[in-house]
Amino acid sequence: MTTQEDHVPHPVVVAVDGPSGSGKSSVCRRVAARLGLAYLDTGAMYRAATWWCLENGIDLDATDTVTAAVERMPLEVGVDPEGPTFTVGGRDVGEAIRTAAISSVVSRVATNLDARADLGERQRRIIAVECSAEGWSGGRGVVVEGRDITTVIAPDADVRLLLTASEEARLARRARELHGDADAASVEATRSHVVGRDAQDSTVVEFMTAADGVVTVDSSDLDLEQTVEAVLTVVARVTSA
Ligand SMILES: Nc1ncnc2c1ncn2[C@@H]1O[C@H](COP(=O)(O)OP(=O)(O)O)[C@@H](O)[C@H]1O
Ligand SMILES: Nc1ccn([C@H]2C[C@H](O)[C@@H](COP(=O)(O)OP(=O)(O)O)O2)c(=O)n1
Repeated sequence: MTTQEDHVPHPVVVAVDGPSGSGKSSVCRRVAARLGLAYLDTGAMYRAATWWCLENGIDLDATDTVTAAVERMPLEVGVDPEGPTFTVGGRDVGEAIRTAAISSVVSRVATNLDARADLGERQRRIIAVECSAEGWSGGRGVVVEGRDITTVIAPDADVRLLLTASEEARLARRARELHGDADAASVEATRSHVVGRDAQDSTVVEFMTAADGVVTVDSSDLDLEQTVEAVLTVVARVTSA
């Protein structure tokens, strides 16, 4: 694999937002690996927080109890793009946080503003560490993806990107991922996971349109590798400007 790390000034922070199924996780992991940067999946932190609340028998409608639980969650995040890890109290939750049971309720934690503040602080700390010699990346920097990274968490990031794709493309991708194909029944079965969750999440953060200074990459008609190349092109252009 070609590495392009020597062409980008360091430390560098690449912030990427976008709706469900736009390709953030798969594209950002590859971009981070190609650039020798750390990779932070903030959606997985919301998933871990949701897992932790359920594990502790907490009613997700009890907003203050959820906030208190999230604040004491012993989460550790591994930022190697070749194998990101999420550990809560020493337990590897990498698989547990991807279940349909978590996907269907994660928005209830993600729309809790105090829980967002706590997770946001943790995200800022990870970004700061990755821009220092103590970080996994040795100070090279980090690719961070989520819903509010370009606007709230790292509005001063060197590169700010909105990764979009048509609703049709996003539904087809998720249907293939969850059901193995993208026929009409699979797409319908996927709709609430994609469109419904985005509608819920959009009540607290804006990730469907690019904020000022944020570059949009539309992946509707691109395959994964083409999307990675498109993002790398933006990173190279913005950091050399
Ligand atoms: N440009 C693309 N073309 C085709 N499939 C893609 C593309 N980007 C991502 N995918 C696939 O779509 C699915 C959803 O992508 P994912 O990275 O999980 O999106 P997000 O993190 O934005 O929700 C995955 O199965 C992924 O491999
Ligand atoms: N910075 C972020 C990241 C994710 N979220 C929310 C949005 C989603 O409902 C959950 C999980 O995010 P994730 O990126 O894993 O979602 P997908 O399944 O990839 O669509 O967290 C958020 O509100 N803010």
